[in-house]
Amino acid sequence: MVTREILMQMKIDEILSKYPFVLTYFENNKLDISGSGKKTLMEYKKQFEDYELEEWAMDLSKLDEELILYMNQMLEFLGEEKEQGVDSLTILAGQDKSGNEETFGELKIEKSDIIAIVGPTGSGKSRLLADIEWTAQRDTPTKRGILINGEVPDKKWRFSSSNKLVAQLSQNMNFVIDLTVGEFIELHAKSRMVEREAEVVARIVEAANYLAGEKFNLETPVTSLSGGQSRALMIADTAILSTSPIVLIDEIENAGIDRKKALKLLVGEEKIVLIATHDPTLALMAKKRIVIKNGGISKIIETSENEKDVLSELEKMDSIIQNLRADLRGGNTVKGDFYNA
Ligand SMILES: Nc1ncnc2c1ncn2[C@@H]1O[C@H](COP(=O)(O)OP(=O)(O)OP(=O)(O)O)[C@@H](O)[C@H]1O
Repeated sequence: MVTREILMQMKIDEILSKYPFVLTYFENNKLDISGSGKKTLMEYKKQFEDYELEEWAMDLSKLDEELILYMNQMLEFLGEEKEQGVDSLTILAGQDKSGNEETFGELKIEKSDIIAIVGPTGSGKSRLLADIEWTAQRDTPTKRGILINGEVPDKKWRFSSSNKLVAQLSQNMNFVIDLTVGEFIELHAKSRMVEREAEVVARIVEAANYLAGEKFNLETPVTSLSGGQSRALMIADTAILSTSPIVLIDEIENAGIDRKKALKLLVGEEKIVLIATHDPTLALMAKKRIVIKNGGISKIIETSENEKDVLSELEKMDSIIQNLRADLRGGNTVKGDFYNA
């Protein structure tokens, strides 16, 4: 919550950098703050002559109160009022489909960790992601509990639409709206009220192009993006614009996207990433993997040094396949010795 004491000590530049939406307040009230960045609100108010205020029919004595009210309403609207940051997510053991207790006790996952969830089809991988999304409190079929920063999380995480704990990236992302890529990201940026909107939009497109094989730009209609390009756009958007500290991914499809770069991008933004996958490369990219059997977490395996070596071999194979794909797409013929290239 913003108080008068805090606000009065801050210079206008500091206020704007911490609460960018305040700029709209000044603009809406026709208050010119250009060149006043180094002034406190008090100093800013003092610069106006009485006749100016009279001319504008403005009561500056109310400015502080109104601004504080506006800021607190905005913070609540943006869901940042009670934001405390998420440093860890803890999964407390529940039970499998037969009612047998899970034996792992608890699993603590920290910021910037990538955790894979592996197991046969229908074993309960998506269920685990759903438990996290719902911040389960022994109230789902698995009877698991979820803690945030070691504590039972505030119910706001379940119901807040503006400050979601979890961002979900699903396999099928098809756009049906008639917007360009630029307009689409701009809409999202506006709803997040980010500062320097154009810069953020450009950064997202750049990141998305870095992830996707085929390039696109701000003018490309979202409906004409390929599956890989759409996924790349959503991942870049989630990494850069979403405030959700936890990202849940139900498998990133192989085609059309550099998955290693995608995970790096998300983790670079200090998110906790959990990914349900059948893919060995993705599973080994994770720090740990949760093995699900009959609806229960049967093992938690830390990726070993030996497995990391296997991962670099796998990555070489993946890159051979990527190059082959690009060659074939580009109409080239394939050389026999590609494996040693
Ligand atoms: N511990 C559990 N107790 C009761 N039901 C469970 C449990 N775990 C999973 N289930 C249920 O089992 C079904 C299959 O689980 P889920 O869809 O999570 O499997 P999955 O591993 O994601 O499968 P796929 O690989 O095909 O996507 C779901 O209906 C889910 O709710």
